[in-house]
Amino acid sequence: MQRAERPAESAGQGLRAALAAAFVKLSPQHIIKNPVMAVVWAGTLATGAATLAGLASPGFGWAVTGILFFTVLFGNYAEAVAESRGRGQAASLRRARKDLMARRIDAQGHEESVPAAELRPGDLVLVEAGQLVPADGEIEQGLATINEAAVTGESAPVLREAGTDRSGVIGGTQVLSDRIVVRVTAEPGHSFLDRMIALVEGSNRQKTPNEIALGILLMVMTLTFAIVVATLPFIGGFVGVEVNLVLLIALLVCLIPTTIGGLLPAIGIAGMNRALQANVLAKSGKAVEVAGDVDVLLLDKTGTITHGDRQATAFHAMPGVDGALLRQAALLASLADPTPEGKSVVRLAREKGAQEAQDMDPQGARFVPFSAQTRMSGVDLGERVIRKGALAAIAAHVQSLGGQVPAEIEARAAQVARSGATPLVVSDGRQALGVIELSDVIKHGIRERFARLRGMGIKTVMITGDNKLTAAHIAAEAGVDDYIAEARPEDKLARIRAEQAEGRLVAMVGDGTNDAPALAQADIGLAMNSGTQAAKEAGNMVDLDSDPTKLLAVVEIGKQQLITRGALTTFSLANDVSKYFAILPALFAVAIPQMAALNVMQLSSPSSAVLSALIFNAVIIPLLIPLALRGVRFKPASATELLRNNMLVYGLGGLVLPFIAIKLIDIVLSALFSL
Ligand SMILES: Nc1ncnc2c1ncn2[C@@H]1O[C@H](COP(=O)(O)OP(=O)(O)OP(=O)(O)O)[C@@H](O)[C@H]1O
Ligand SMILES: [K+]
Ligand SMILES: [Mg+2]
Repeated sequence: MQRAERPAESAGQGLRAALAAAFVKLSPQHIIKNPVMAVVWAGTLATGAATLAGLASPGFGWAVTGILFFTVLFGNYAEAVAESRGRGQAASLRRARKDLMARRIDAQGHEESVPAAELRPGDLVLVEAGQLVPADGEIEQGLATINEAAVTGESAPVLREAGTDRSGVIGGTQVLSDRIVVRVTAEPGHSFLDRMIALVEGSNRQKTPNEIALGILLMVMTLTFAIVVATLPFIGGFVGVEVNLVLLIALLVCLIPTTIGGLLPAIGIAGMNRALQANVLAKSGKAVEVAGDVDVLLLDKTGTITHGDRQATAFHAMPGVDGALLRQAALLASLADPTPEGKSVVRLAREKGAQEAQDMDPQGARFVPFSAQTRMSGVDLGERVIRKGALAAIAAHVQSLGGQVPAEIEARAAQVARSGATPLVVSDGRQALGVIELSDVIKHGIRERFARLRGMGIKTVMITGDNKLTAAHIAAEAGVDDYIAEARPEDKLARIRAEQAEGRLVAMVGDGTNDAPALAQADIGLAMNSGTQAAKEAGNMVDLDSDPTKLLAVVEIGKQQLITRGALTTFSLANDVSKYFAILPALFAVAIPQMAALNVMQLSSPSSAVLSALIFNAVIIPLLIPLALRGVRFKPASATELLRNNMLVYGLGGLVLPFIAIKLIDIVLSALFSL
């Protein structure tokens, strides 16, 4: 499948804009949101003032001031770069949101041309091949192929059809064939695209609980170090050493967690962007991150594990029942059934020679639509009651009319089900006539994906309205861990609640209106973009590609975000410890010669030591921006394993790297400036 590139700004343009944004973010209202950086910014101003007041030599004072300023700027820049990526995507989305004219149809069926901005939920609009869909909605009549590239970046046409779980259309997408009547579902200004734009621009980015907790921890650490450093002059007073203000601020900045403080916002934004690159629209960053901790995944069968295009492939008439009679009844029961199942029954019955009966009077016919509750559909022709549906449903129905489903039918239905197909039993009055075989195909590669989920410790549960035997067959073939059959929508909801009550985090993938309650209840509700509006509203993520196994990608992105934040935090804190040992001997070396014993790094001079540590402290932020944006490399593994590896790499690396880097910077500085 060809993925049409979403137009984005050129890289150079984006980086220049990010640099400008980094300066704008120096404003007090913005910087205060990042307490660690706010302290560095205040320190910058203080060292500047101290140098002006002659408290430090101008060369050293201004050098420290300059380095501190760049530290703040680099932190802002990291956030701005992450944001600018989203902005490029927002710009291309905005191009898709055009001022369109809509062909609105009134109650009398008259058509009038109105601006799309005037459309209200409930309005009916006509869209024909070549035209753009003027607003978000659901197809009320007809079916069409649609090009959604403007929204999804995916240029392959998709089929959308009234009365199915694939009836949703998005404003701004183009109808390629046929003609549809769409019922508008979105208020002007609150369309799918509007919300996407707001999200990627980060205007309503909410911090995730983990991010908030870490933010508080960093703030407390900063405060603690500030208090410790503030007491140093008094301690110095006791031992007769005067500690310089500029040096104190330099020490403070080295100690407080500036690296993670500067990169934290970028990590959060990057997670959202990565989700969007995977064509998943998360309603919040929290949703993405929670996905990293999912324990159980519920999926429905039809359309999720299988292609969902269940086709009638055979009629099995009961002994003593004429095959033509069965096909005739099946045809009548399906004529007004808009589901893919219903249509395929009509097609197969006609292929096999069934015709609408002469005695069929459309006036006297009352069609009974399929529902997931009743699990059957059919038609009442005067006194004649024809139904087709799940075996259990038809058995109950026939029994209520005083009949009995014969054992042969049960056996045949079981046989069909054991092969993985879905049996529909057809009844005319109190007599069961036979079985329709509906075949569906399991999606390619789904087994491997479930295996991968299992590798990450996630349990998969298939939950289907279909019968036990079919469910068991498909479950085994697809490789899910568990399944629930004959589930009604409320059963899906109950299962999610039960899992949650046991303290598990539950993800649900679905597309139908009857999945909506479950999607809303689940911690992660991933709705298919092709699905109904209700499903999309209820979930907290929408997959633009309508690929149920996309949850795998979402889980990986969430895990990666958690791991990246953890790794960079570890690295940052380990770094600060090392910087402390580099800079502390320098502070007291002159006054207390014994401190020289601590001067393991043998830096060329106290000022060079301080400047080297500060320079390292500043440049490590931009150096880590690519890692913060891309995320730490991630392989499916258990949480403890990942933790151990990261502690080793980022903890140990964070401890060792500063000693080497600061020593190198010191050598260069002393050579250049003979410090
Ligand atoms: N158009 C229809 N007319 C009559 N019966 C149907 C029709 N479509 C499905 N059924 C029967 O109702 C059952 C339940 O259908 P439902 O759509 O709720 O679940 P499902 O599609 O089988 O599974 P899933 O929940 O995984 O999508 C089906 O297994 C089938 O026996
Ligand atoms: K620091
Ligand atoms: Mg279904």
